[in-house]
Amino acid sequence: MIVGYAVADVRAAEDRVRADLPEGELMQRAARGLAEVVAVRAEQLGARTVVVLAGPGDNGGDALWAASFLDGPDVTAVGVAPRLHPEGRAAARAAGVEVVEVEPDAETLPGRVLEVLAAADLVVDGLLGIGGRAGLRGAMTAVVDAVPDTAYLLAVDLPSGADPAGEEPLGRAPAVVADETVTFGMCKPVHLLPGTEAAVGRLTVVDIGVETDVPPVVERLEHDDVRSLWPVPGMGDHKYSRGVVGVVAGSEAYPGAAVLCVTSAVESGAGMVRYVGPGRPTDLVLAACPEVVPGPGRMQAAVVGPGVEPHGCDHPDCADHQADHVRELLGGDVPLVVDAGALELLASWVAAGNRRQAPTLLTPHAGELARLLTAVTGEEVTRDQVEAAPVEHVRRAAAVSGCTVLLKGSTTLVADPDPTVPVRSQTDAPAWLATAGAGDVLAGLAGVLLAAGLPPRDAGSLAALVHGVAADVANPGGPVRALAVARAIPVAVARLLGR
Ligand SMILES: NC(=O)C1=CN([C@@H]2O[C@H](COP(=O)(O)OP(=O)(O)OC[C@H]3O[C@@H](n4cnc5c(N)ncnc54)[C@H](O)[C@@H]3O)[C@@H](O)[C@H]2O)[C@@H](O)CC1
Repeated sequence: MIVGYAVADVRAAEDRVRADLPEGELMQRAARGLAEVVAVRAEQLGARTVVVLAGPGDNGGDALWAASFLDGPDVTAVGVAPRLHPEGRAAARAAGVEVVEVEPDAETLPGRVLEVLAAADLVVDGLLGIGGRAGLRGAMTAVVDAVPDTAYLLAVDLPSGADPAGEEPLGRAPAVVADETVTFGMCKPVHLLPGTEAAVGRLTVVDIGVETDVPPVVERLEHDDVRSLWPVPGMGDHKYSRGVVGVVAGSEAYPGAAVLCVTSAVESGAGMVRYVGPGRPTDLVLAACPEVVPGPGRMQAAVVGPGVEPHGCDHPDCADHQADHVRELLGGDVPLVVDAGALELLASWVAAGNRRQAPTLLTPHAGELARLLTAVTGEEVTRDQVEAAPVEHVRRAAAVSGCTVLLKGSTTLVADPDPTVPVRSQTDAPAWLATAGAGDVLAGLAGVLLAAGLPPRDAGSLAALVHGVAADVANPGGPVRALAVARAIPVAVARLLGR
């Protein structure tokens, strides 16, 4: 698991360690670790010229000290600050590194700066670190703009101009987009949250002996975590002990959602899948998955909502009561995955003052999350607002609904109603997975994990990881349809379990 700590907690942890170390030792550790990574990359890339960009704070100090440790490539430093880190600058100069200084509000860059940047094979961005506000200004922007596209851009601690807290999304103001980021001791939210992580590139963590016992604010499951979380059956297990999943999905108008959700649940290894729905989807479900038992019965968890029309199906042949089945389950004590059409039913139910006591995972996309928040709080929330601040909104939805909320997107976020519990942020899916029906498959997968007894936060984040890997297994590097993702789940799980 990768974890990210709040910037204030990182600073407190660094301060505690620094107090017991000789002056400057912690920065030396960071700079030596940074210089080692730069040297390895320079060698791998055949980079002969390295330019180090240094800003006014300790991030610039790290970069200047690292410049002093580099031997091999031809190194130049460009400082953009009223005053550079004094010891760092002195060390770089003493090591023979040319340090060119630029006034932060200079309107044009000195010719020498343009010249060295134009020739750079590798650029180390030490303009701003965790003390930086989002967005580059003045000469910093000009310097970053002058970095050639061909240069490998390696950021120190975080890409300059990105919000260290990961809240302010990229794109509103200039920021470095790095090929790689070398961070120290602990990851920060900027490295893991959807607003900023696109600028981080490859993430390398250098150990500088800083640790903390405070809980992180963000977590990310890695492939290695699957072995400890996935419900692998034992010799004594039978279909009921493994978990029975009910699926209330599909309608006469949208039967395909039922097929996708049920196929996913069957492929994910449910002990048994019960399907509840009207005639046509039932026939299609049974034709696709003869393992399915039609009709209601005892279940350890249920998936409700894919292809369900919250106000009833207006298809002429429809005599289904899917919305009534959903309402009944909302009021009961079976753990639920609430998706698609059932989200609207849940929102009205919550707005009427009800709260679920059993584990519940809501799986909206940004538009559904906006409608859920609007319905539950009475304040208009738009899809654009959710997309601009996804962490804030997913947390709010969890708080007001009392349910765990999984916000679907290129980064999947999973928030617990308790605000002290770290948000999970998963980026396992190829962009090809943005296709109709993928959400139905995710819901089926999460339902199986909930039925096996996983808490909703684990069920949601593990389902997101496996869903992404299954898409890749189905067709590495190319287009993928939702049904192929569902069918690839068994192989994806086996690979992740290392079997
Ligand atoms: N705290 C520690 O013990 C350690 C810190 N380290 C490094 O120190 C960094 C943090 O250092 P600082 O706290 O000095 O912070 P920064 O190096 O991020 O710089 C903060 C300075 O930049 C200015 N600034 C902020 N936003 C700006 C913007 N958008 N445009 C222009 N100027 C801006 C501020 O006025 C301030 O002077 C870390 O990211 C890391 O690289 C490492 O040396 C490891 C140890």
